[in-house]
Amino acid sequence: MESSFVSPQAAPGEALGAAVAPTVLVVDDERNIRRTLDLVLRGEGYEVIEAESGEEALEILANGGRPVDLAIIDLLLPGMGGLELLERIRRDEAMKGLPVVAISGHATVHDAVKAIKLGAGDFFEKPVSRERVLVSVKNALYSSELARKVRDLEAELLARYEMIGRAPVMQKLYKEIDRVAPTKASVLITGESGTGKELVSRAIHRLSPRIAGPFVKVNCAAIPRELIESELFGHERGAFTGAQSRKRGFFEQAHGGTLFLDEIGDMEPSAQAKVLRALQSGEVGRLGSERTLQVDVRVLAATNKDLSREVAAGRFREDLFFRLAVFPIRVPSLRERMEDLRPLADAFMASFCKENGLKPKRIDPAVHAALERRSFPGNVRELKNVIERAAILSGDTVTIADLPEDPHASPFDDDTPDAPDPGEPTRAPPGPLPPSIEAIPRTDAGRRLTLREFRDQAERRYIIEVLQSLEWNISRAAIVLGVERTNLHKKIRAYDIRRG
Ligand SMILES: Nc1ncnc2c1ncn2[C@@H]1O[C@H](COP(=O)(O)OP(=O)(O)OP(=O)(O)O)[C@@H](O)[C@H]1O
Repeated sequence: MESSFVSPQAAPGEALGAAVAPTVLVVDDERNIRRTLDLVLRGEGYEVIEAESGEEALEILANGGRPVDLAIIDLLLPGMGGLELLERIRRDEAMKGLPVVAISGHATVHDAVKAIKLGAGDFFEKPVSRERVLVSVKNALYSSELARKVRDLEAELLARYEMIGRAPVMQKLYKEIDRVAPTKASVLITGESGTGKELVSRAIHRLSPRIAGPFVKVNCAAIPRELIESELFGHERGAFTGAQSRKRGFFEQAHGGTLFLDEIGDMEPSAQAKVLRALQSGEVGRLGSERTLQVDVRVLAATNKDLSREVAAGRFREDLFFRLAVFPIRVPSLRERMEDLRPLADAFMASFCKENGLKPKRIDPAVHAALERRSFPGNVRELKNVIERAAILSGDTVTIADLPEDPHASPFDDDTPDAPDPGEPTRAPPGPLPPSIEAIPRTDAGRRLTLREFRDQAERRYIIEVLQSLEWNISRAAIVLGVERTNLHKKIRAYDIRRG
């Protein structure tokens, strides 16, 4: 694998912008080879450390007296073999990023492939050629430096936005966040479910002058319609049946900070009117009180609905829409930034293992590739769930077997058409409909149910059953049903399910 992206004429460290000459650890039991490599590398300005065995190499690397920038490892070493040494290096948190070049006199193709799979940047056979060694070492150092830069950049983005992703659509998103955060403008954050809209709202708050103030999140879809106004604006004691004490509303709680209205597209029209008034006047009044309170609140709103369509359909107030959408931000779906899938998956795996006291697990590249073929309608949240499940099921390495089946794969994905079996005579279509057609369920109007209607009815019945058996504990029911709580609330409303 001879790549020419770094000129072998470049001085050591030149491609890296490094001030100090890189140090190469040469691990070979043959003295002659060590000498040759030492001469070639020193002649080009590298520092060289020699080790006769894998054990000695590990000692040098573990002691870290002199930091090593790259190791050249002979695969056929007495005692601990070169492949084992490579494996030990990759398993060790402190050494695993070390670039390695493998060499051998008599290694099999299988060994060479294994070395590359274990992350050796290159493999070549003895006797070693000067040019080959130099190009290989420079390329390996350059790739590892690039990988380090990418990691640094990712860490920088993560520290600033607490979001993972470097795709161009994410860069555009970060720019928009940077622009709008310092202002007091309302922001309407749109995007499919699970894309990170809440993370965007938190980043805007964190990067705004209101950082020391509160960040109050309201899930408009989860609050029962009869409570939304008292939740938003508060109430006085006795304002309505059940109002046993005075309560500050979310607007008041967010004074001096940011109010994040999540799922704004699900807000009731009467609450919409009151929110608009509060935004226009900067005043709120508790239910049951004549008094109004001045509040200094910056409003961010999010929805996965197409709000302009909701406006056109008369379900969302146009004036509120314009008030909220002073600065619209669209969060891209995962499908638009598949290049971010691997770093996202790796980060979710690392943080899940850490949080749960598990040993760090590696994701097999075949798993990354399989995930990249999926469509992820549930976006980053869905990916996170898949990874966390795999983290629980897998051994040290996550393999394809640890992935759940793709619930969104079409049964028609297999593009081999069902060819008729030539050996079998063509069958006549099935006979007349069975007499039990009358048993097929009908609507109240007597019409037979469409598939959609049937599905909705079955879904409604099942939700009621689960809710009843869990004594209406929504969180637990959501887990059993495998949906988000918000989504379950929406369905309860859409199906008009009430606790009987
Ligand atoms: N860019 C990202 N980097 C890291 N984690 C992310 C990213 N985007 C989303 N997530 C994670 O995915 C999950 C869903 O994100 P979030 O709740 O912000 O999405 P949302 O768009 O607000 O979803 P919904 O529309 O369902 O409310 C969270 O666990 C979040 O931490």
